[in-house]
Amino acid sequence: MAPISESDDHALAAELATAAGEVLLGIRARVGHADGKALKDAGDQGSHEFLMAELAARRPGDAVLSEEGKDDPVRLGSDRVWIVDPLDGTREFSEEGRSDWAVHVALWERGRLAAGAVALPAQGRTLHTAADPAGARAVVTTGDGDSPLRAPAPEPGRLRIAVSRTRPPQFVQRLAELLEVKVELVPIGSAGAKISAVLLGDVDAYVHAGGQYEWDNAAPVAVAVAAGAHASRIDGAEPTYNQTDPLLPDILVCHPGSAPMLLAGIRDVKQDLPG
Ligand SMILES: Nc1ncnc2c1ncn2[C@@H]1O[C@H](COP(=O)(O)O)[C@@H](OP(=O)(O)O)[C@H]1O
Ligand SMILES: [Mg+2]
Repeated sequence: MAPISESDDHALAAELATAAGEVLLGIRARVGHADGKALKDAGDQGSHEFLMAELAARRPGDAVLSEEGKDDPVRLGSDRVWIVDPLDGTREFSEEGRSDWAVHVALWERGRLAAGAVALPAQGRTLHTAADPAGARAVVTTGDGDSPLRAPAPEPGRLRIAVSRTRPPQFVQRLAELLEVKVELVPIGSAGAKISAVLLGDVDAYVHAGGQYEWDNAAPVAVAVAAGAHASRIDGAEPTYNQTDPLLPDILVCHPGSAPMLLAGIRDVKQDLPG
């Protein structure tokens, strides 16, 4: 990646997420898959330490909220907070051959997400926000360069919904039956990999409920919004970040044209079945 201007937070997010991904690929190659726990721990820690050191050097005045760090309350009085998940999809990272794991780097600034990057190291690409006169745009960077990223519309009559492999929402099967389109549930690891799959057109929506934290969805939501996607809580509310309690348990990302149908369907199934 080209050297960046010190003031370009979009480029810094992309650079750091991509570089942390390279750290993780190195750890995966060195530690191997024989001891899954050792690999997960090495990945979480190695990527966290890399990102903390880089952010301290490159943005010394900013606060950081990392899944792997001790939560420092100083972030609650800070204008700028980097919200990072050094390794999202830790389980999938430890499984040989899987590419559904990610590095998330987001910047929250005075009440809103200002930049974000989701690196998919085993897929060789990073989805990220980029500076634009009309606000942020979204870009996917690969070894071949940059391409613009816009959330595609689903094919009429069908909807592929990405869900957690291990903790799908309780209501999602009922939702699939209730919607008046042909629904396919697609289990994928990592919130970042699932939201990237929506933006790349591999699936049409991501529905999650039952538990998640700000670091799991801040960077993917920043990219999704810049790519023109709908991103909200499952009741339609805007997700808010840098809260005292970083629990952010549910999220919906899809093409804006699918949002009314999905929000209405979720509302209907949740009346019968909480969770
Ligand atoms: N019910 C739940 N409670 C807490 N965290 C959850 C959760 N369901 C998913 N997550 C977190 O959301 C991320 C994506 O999950 P999944 O792959 O199941 O979709 C994972 O992050 P980590 O891998 O960083 O721990 C996972 O821990
Ligand atoms: Mg995570």
